[in-house]
Amino acid sequence: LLTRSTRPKRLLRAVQKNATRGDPLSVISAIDHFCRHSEWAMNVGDEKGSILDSVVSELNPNTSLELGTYCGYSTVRIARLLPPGARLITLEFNPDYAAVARQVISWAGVQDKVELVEGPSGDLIPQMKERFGVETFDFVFLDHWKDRYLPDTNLLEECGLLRKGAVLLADNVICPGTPEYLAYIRNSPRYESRYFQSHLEYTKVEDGLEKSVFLG
Ligand SMILES: Nc1ncnc2c1ncn2[C@@H]1O[C@H](Cn2cc(CNC(=O)c3cc([N+](=O)[O-])cc(O)c3O)nn2)[C@@H](O)[C@H]1O
Ligand SMILES: [Mg+2]
Repeated sequence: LLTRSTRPKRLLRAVQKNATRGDPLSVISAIDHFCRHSEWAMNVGDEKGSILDSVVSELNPNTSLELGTYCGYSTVRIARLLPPGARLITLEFNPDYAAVARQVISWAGVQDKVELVEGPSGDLIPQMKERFGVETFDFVFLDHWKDRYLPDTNLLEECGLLRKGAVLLADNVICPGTPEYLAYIRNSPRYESRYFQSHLEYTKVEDGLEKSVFLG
């Protein structure tokens, strides 16, 4: 049976061809080059990616969660900045994307910091304490289906998975947009939010990241 080439598989081939094993920065730039010059893909990208980097570097999170792994681009961006012993759990619904992401993550050499779990976030979040031994998250990156941002944030609250001072960083709050999530998080007395204006990855269209600190 001919295995159909998909965009994530072509992206992975570009990484294996152009990036150096064990060098996360070369993996990041190989994906950005592929998305700029070959095929656009919905990675957070280099412009919003540098905002992501600064939030992670400032926070130095011990336990992080990513919703929506896709090809592992932001997984690598986050994991490369984590201190020794810190860990990132990333949730991915689509097994084909997960298979590609695992290879991108190991090509970058950050697999020891990353736990990729396949399944829908709505089912997996309530399992974080018992099954994954998580106490609370210090950092959460939301980049999955836009209508899951709010229900998953409520789930994280209800499951007691956010510590006082935990940071939520949400991609695409303008494009494609996450209106219900924005309305909730900007009006809730339990969060202190700030919008970082940027552009939709690899384009001139406006987009941005919403950074929200959980106040407890
Ligand atoms: N509830 C979920 N649980 C686990 N994984 C999920 C869930 N929802 C989506 N995913 C996974 O996220 C990955 C990537 N993904 C993200 C989205 C939603 N994001 C976008 O649609 C998007 C769209 C644009 N865009 O259209 O310009 C730009 C972006 O930066 C985006 O994140 N859909 N699939 C996919 O592999 C999917 O299986
Ligand atoms: Mg996104």
